[in-house]
Amino acid sequence: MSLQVHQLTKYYGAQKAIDGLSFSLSKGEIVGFLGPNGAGKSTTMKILTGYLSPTSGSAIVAGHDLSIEALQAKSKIGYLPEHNPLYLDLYVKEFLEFSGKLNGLKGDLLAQRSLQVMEECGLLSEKGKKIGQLSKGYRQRVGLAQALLHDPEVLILDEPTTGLDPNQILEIRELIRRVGQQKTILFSTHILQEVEALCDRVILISQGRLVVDDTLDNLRQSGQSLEAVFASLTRSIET
Ligand SMILES: Nc1ncnc2c1ncn2[C@@H]1O[C@H](COP(=O)(O)OP(=O)(O)OP(=O)(O)O)[C@@H](O)[C@H]1O
Repeated sequence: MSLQVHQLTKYYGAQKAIDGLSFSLSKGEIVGFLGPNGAGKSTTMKILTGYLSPTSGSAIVAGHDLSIEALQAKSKIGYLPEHNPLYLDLYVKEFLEFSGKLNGLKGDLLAQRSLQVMEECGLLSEKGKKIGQLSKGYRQRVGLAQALLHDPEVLILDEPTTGLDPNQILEIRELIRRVGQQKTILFSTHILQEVEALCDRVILISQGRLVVDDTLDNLRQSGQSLEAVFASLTRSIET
């Protein structure tokens, strides 16, 4: 297993954001992480990437428990946050080298990895530009390149196509599909067609609880569209 989540719970003060969430991802899977606004997707993703600590429960990344072997676990995970924090005044190459150093890369390996991810993410033509001069689609590519830099086993992508135009969405989707041939990916989105285009499996949460963990094929066998399944399962929980 690349990722195992067991009974994860998170409170913000008195507010329960995640409630006993358990699921796992096998190596090489691309899994869509769905749920209505406020369901707890970003919170879960922040915990899985070590940005937040859970109130209780555990997360194991590539065999390393995040609460016990945090550094090893984090070295196996790449993260594209919902609001991709980029330094607009840095050149693409400069930013990647800066991010790489934060991840412990240096010297020839850093230079080599920076070049590799720029190539993988279609950024070579933009490497001489400052991030502030790039389109949103290219900024997302920079975010993905940063997430891939240390060659992690697992990628966590929080709404990677939000705010992009239809062409950029297709390009980023294609990039995720390509990268997904080598990685385990958990990505959140509100675009259900995106899930159908990229995933075999869906994890759906509502009010911090797991509602569905199933393959798209099984869900389709109910004869309903993914939209209808999503609406019926999340509305019945919320009412
Ligand atoms: N820093 C915080 N302090 C207090 N409450 C928070 C904080 N961050 C999130 N929450 C609350 O926790 C719950 C889960 O939020 P979260 O952002 O994880 O949901 P989400 O599924 O990612 O939503 P969206 O689809 O809108 O991005 C919400 O009720 C939210 O208001």
